[in-house]
Amino acid sequence: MASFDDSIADGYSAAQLFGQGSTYTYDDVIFLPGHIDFGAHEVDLTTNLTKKLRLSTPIVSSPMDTVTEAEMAITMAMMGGLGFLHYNMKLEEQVAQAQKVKRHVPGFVMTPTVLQSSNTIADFEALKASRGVSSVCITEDGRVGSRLVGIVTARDTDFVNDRLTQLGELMTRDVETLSDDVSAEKAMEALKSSKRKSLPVVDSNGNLVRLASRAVCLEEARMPRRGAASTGPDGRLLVGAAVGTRDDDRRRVDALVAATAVDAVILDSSQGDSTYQLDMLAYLKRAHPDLQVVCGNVVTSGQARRLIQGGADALRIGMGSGSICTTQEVCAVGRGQAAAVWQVSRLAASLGVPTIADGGVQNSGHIVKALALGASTVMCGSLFAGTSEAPGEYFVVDGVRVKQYRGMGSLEAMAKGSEARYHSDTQNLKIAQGVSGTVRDKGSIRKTVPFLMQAVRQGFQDLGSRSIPAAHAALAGGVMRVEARSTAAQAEGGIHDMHSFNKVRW
Ligand SMILES: NC(=O)C1=CN([C@@H]2O[C@H](COP(=O)(O)OP(=O)(O)OC[C@H]3O[C@@H](n4cnc5c(N)ncnc54)[C@H](O)[C@@H]3O)[C@@H](O)[C@H]2O)C=CC1
Ligand SMILES: O=c1[nH]c(=O)c2[nH+]cn([C@@H]3O[C@H](COP(=O)(O)O)[C@@H](O)[C@H]3O)c2[nH]1
Ligand SMILES: [K+]
Repeated sequence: MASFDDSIADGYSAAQLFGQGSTYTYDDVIFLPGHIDFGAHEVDLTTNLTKKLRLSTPIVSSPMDTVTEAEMAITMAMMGGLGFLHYNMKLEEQVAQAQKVKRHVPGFVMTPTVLQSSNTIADFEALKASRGVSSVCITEDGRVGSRLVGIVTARDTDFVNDRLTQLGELMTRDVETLSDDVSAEKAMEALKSSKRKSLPVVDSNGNLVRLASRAVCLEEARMPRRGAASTGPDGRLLVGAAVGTRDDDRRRVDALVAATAVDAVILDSSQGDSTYQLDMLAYLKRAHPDLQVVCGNVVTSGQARRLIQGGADALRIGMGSGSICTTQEVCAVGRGQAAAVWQVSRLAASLGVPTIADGGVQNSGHIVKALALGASTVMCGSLFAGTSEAPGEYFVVDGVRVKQYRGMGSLEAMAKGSEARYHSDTQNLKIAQGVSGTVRDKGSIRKTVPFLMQAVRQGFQDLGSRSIPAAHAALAGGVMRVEARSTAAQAEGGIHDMHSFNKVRW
């Protein structure tokens, strides 16, 4: 029997792989398995988004106008991740969106359907048809926040022939309510014992503040298990916002901070290593020392070092890797995302700064690779575009239900609001660095995120890493082994030689 030559190791360390002159992205790289001595359910995905912010789920949504507004940010935080609001909107709108996230109380309907006593049965029926509600709260001025005077359900209106009858004549005035310190659990118990479909929550002055709803509770109970919600010390959901590096953007952050509406800001740029960003960072650290500032984007250790020295609390990595990005094609600058994540995270880790792998994430395997290569979280645009929480309405193209998804550097997105960022000082020649199109209806992220995270846990189990820091240590110590995949190996790793198949992910 020939003796085994130990000097030929399995695979390579990351330093060996990435030090060879090629730039690699996620699909080029494959990890070799480690040893399993724990269950996938034991994998702990808790991580740092920034120096000070911790998340139970290592995934955040991108600040793009077809991805993250309040509804996405609320749901991301409830899943244990976080959403960054885009800034293709006026300062006041961005503050209002952030406040909406901050006011959200999980487990309740925050904007219940409301009418006034003077509205008619016809108004109620129009709302039933358009919003699918079965009851409405009646308040003094027809808005949430004013005094609750009654409630109307179909049972009150079914047998009344005159559709112009005012709701004030029919409504139930003696309404069973909950006080505004009620927890979601207590509200659920109250719904069970009262057998009602919903119970209004009122403040000490009797003003309507939100609604406890049986449908919301049942939906919560049906959704897959998820990480602990991302909340601050005051119990409110965590949220971030993107801003630019112009003078106006200083006022934008001042307003967001004055409204205590955000926990972190992203300085949103394709090339973060600029005096513009360093000046903005210096201003923010001076004016708002408690605010967490994410800088970027970067793909090299040199860019990263300058921003960390300037005080960055996290770095966002990726240039041209996004699904809608044309930066590498237009500007010839960028880097393969796996190489960028590894090199920037290596430098950032040595200085105690977490990193966000941004762009190019198409599946759970890419998330495992980004985290194992050194990132603390991943940022996704395409993966969350087309979900029910993404902004915009669904429409049908060639029989397929889709939503719009577009790059923030696409001509359309620039036309909407980001023009100021693209004007060169002397000319106004706009160059697109992104495209605009559609993506399929992907359902709710309340399902996608827990399933993705379960797949990531299984990936970590295969690697033999119980946590993100453990994977980082194994990579840095050369214990975690990697190889580049040839084109044939990539084809082999995908589905092949099938006549037909149905790819159901979960
Ligand atoms: N991650 C990626 O690969 C890419 C992302 N994008 C996204 O597109 C959007 C726009 O990105 P960018 O064009 O990089 O935005 P940007 O705002 O950083 O840059 C736009 C232009 O304004 C200039 N500029 C910025 N601050 C300035 C100041 N204070 N004074 C004078 N000039 C200033 C920049 O140098 C640049 O020429 C962002 O949402 C970004 O995330 C765009 C391209 C690539
Ligand atoms: O070159 C670009 N032109 C653009 O117009 C553009 N818009 C967004 N981004 C970046 O892409 C990321 C989202 O990428 P994914 O869809 O792959 O998740 C985002 O998080 C951004 O980093 C852009 N890059
Ligand atoms: K791209």
